[in-house]
Amino acid sequence: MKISMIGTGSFGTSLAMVLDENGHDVLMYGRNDDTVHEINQEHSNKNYLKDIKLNETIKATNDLEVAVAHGEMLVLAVPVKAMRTMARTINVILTEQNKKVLICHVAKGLELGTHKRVSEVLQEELSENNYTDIAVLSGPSHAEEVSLMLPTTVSTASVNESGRKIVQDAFINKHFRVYENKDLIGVEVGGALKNIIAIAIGILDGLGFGDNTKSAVITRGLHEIARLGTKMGADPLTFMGLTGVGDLIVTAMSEHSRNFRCGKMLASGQSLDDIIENMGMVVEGVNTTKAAYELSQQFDIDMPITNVLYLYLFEELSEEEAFYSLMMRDKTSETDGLIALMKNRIDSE
Ligand SMILES: NC(=O)C1=CN([C@@H]2O[C@H](COP(=O)(O)OP(=O)(O)OC[C@H]3O[C@@H](n4cnc5c(N)ncnc54)[C@H](OP(=O)(O)O)[C@@H]3O)[C@@H](O)[C@H]2O)C=CC1
Ligand SMILES: O=C(CO)COP(=O)(O)O
Repeated sequence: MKISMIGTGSFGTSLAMVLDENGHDVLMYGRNDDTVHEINQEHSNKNYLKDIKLNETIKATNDLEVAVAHGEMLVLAVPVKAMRTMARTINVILTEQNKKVLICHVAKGLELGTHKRVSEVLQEELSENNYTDIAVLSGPSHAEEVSLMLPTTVSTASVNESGRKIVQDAFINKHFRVYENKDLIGVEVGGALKNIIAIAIGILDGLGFGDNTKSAVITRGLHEIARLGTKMGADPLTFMGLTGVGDLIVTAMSEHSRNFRCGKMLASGQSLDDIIENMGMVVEGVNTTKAAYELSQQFDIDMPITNVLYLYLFEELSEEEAFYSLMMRDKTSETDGLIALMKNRIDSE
C-alpha cells in the first residue's frame, strides 16, 4: 500500500518504521527542511529518535502536495493544535487532485476552545468526497520503544468497519499488535485524557510522594476519564482496555512520557511556558486539561483531579491547597464512578 505519514516527529517516524517493515511504500511529509534532508540522506531523525537508524526505503518530502498525491492512506501524526489547519490544507489538495483517501490520525488530545475530538475536527474540515473513512490508532505506545521494535499493542477505531480493518492490516506485525474497536469516541477520549493524569503523576513524583499516592491518582483518575468519556458517548468498557487503563499506565509511569516529565519539571519549580518551550516536542496534556476542565463544568461532572490540576496549572493553586482539596473532599462511595458505569453497561446487554 502507498502510505503518507504527515509529520516527522517522534511518533510519526516510529510508525513509518512499522509500515516500512510491513512492506508498504512510505513517504513522510515534514515542514522542516533539515529533518526531511536528514531522513533522506542520513536515514535518521536524531532530534526525535536519537539512536535510531531508518531504512533507506523510508523517504521524506517537504512538499505536502507530493505527499498527498503519494498516499492511498494518510496517517496524520501532528499535534492536536495543528490538526484543523493541516486537515483544511489537505482537503484543498485532495479536491485539486480529485482524490479519495483513508485518513488515520494518531493524536491524543481535545481541541482547545471547541473541546472536540480529533476525528470530529477532521470530519468538519474534510469534504466527504475526499475520504473513505476516518480512523484513529491509539494505545500504550511510546515512540522510543516502537522504534526499537519492543512488543507493543494498540487499538484502531473508526466510523466504518472497513476503515479500521485496513488500518489494522497495514500496521499489524509480530511486535506491533493492532486490535480493532468500534468505539471511536472511547478510544479517542481515553488517549486524550490519560495525559492529564500523567502530568499530575509527574508532579507527585517530582514532589517525592510515594507509590500509594500515585496509585490512588491513577485509579481515581481512570474513574474521572470514564465519567467524562461516557458522558461524551463512549462505551465505559473501552476504558478498561489498551486505550484506557493501558495508556494511562504507560504514560503515568514512564520517563519517556513528555506529559509525565512536564509534571516533574513543574514540581522542580520551572514555569509551564519554559517547559513547553524547552521540551522540543508536544505536551498534549496541558491544553487537554483546560478542555476537560471546561467540559466537566459544562456537563457538571465530578472530576476532582482534573479540576485541581487545572487550578494548579492556570490559576496558581498551591501544592498544599491542591493536596488538601483532594484529600478532604466530602466522603463518597468508591462504586459511584467507573464501577457503576460498567455495571449499567453490562446489565444492559
Ligand atoms: N511520541 C509518542 O510516543 C506518541 C505520540 N502520540 C501522539 O501523536 C501526536 C504527535 O506526537 P509526536 O510525534 O510525539 O510529536 P512530536 O512533537 O515529536 O512531533 C510533532 C510533529 O508534528 C510537526 N508539527 C508540529 N506543529 C505543526 C504544524 N503546526 N504544522 C505542521 N506540522 C507540525 C512537527 O514538525 P517540526 O519537527 O517541524 O516541529 C513534528 O514533525 C501527539 O498528539 C501525541 O500525543 C501518540 C502515541 C505515542
Ligand atoms: O501517548 C504516549 C504513549 O502511549 C506518549 O505520551 P507522551 O505524549 O506523554 O510522551
